[in-house]
Amino acid sequence: MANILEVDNVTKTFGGIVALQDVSISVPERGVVGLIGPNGSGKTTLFNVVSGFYVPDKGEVWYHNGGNSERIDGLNPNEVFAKGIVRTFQIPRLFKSLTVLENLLLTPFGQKGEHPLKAINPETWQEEEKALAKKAIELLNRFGLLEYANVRVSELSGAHMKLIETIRGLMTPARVFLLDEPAAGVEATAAHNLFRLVRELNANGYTFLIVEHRIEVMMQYVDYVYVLHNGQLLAEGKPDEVVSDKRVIEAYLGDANA
Ligand SMILES: Nc1ncnc2c1ncn2[C@@H]1O[C@H](COP(=O)(O)OP(=O)(O)OP(=O)(O)O)[C@@H](O)[C@H]1O
Repeated sequence: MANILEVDNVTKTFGGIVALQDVSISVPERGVVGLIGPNGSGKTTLFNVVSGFYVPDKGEVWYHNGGNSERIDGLNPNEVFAKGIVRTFQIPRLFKSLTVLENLLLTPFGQKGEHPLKAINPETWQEEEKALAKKAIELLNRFGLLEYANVRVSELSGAHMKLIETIRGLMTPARVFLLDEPAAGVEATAAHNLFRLVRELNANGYTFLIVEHRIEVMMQYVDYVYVLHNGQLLAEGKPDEVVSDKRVIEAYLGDANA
């Protein structure tokens, strides 16, 4: 399968800290790719580079969408999002005073109701709003969170906020999802449900790049894994190859002993 996303030799520094050094990774179209590494290894920085939150010091990011290849490093986050690449955050960025359903309905871009001329005709946006509400209800149901639809986000547990953050990403019309630790703090059954849904969406044509510390869960669902360590690519391969790679084990042990 051709690559939909390519990170080529990206370097990103913060003052004296080299967060990423000459990192290259590829995500195949309709792939489910994992990105792991000990704390501080550069995973979030890489997500920030791909999603337009950081401009790399060196290197390029390419998005091959259908027959169209374009360089996306240097675009701002809204521009990257508009191209169909969405990222979720390690710490959920939800509107805490709004309900779960309100948060989900606010997410997708380009809704007809947002356009002043189209908003004049309520029928157009009411129909769209109904379709979005249906999608939100379906997703909440899938995660067993339907009972929270009308609960304010500020009243949710951290684990539920985490799941709502992921569902919010899935509400968008994006084709490529960058999920930052979607299973952090989420109990095992819900974490497996989440990854099963990822595989189901993937079977319907969606691509995923996922950062996750819950390696034991994620490894059962990804096709390929990249391992970062101290800002550099340490290893890559199929999940079973990567988990038995001595360098990877040592990097994690080093982190645990730190
Ligand atoms: N905005 C920033 N300013 C200064 N240093 C930063 C910034 N963002 C990241 N860093 C540094 O870059 C390195 C990589 O951090 P990054 O957050 O990308 O790692 P990570 O693998 O996502 O870690 P974790 O698993 O703990 O989330 C770390 O040393 C971190 O302190």
